[in-house]
Amino acid sequence: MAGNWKMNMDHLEAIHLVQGLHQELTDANFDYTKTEVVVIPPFTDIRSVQTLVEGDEMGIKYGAQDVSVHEKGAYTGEVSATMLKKLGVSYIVVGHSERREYHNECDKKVNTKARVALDNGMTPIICCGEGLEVRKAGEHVAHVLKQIDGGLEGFSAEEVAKSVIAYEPIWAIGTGEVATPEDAQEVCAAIRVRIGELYDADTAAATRILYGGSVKSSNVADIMAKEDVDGALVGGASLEAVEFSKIARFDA
Ligand SMILES: O=C[C@H](O)COP(=O)(O)O
Repeated sequence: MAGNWKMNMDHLEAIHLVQGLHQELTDANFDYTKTEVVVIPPFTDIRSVQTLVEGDEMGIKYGAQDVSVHEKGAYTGEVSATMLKKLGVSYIVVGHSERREYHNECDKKVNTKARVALDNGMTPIICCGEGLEVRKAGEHVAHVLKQIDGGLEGFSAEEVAKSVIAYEPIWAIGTGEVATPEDAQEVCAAIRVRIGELYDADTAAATRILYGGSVKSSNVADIMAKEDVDGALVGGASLEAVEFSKIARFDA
């Protein structure tokens, strides 16, 4: 269960939120061996989150929302994978629809960023998803599979099995409009089948596939009940400790 904070929460608010989340999960005797809980704050919060999580030996993991394709050097405004690794980051979101839309990130760039994450010992959360027009035209599965083919290009089976895929229909992001559990299952299953075709059945089974798009505590259980949905990438509802802890305890 990953909470993508997007451009919300300064570092002081981040400390408050992570402490609150930890408290809620501890009170509920949360089993981190069963469900991984990941917070994905803005870059400016990561050092504070690291200090807190490591200092209090919390079971919570944390990630970054983006990474540079460059190793180091004159790239003003960029943050490298080695910098993130040094901060104990476990996951890096790549190819979020907001990066694709506002920063013109194409499948090739998403693929390079996922490669950079893997090469530096972190797990990419590779996002894919269709807009409303594509969905209305009934081309959503083909659209997403093209993103998957491009995003995974050049990866070994072992690297794919280590990666996370997040299916996020753009029309359901931040809109309150949730894809039905059946919609989520249809595309997540198609992604798994494609990984099986590109690699093998074991790799397809091992790859974690998340659904994202207006996930809340009230709808998470139905979504998680679907066979090919292994978790959720949560935006707005991850900004509140009680709500996100309920989402993480979807089966409680
Ligand atoms: O990365 C998270 C997704 O974009 C979903 O955001 P949302 O839960 O606010 O719809």
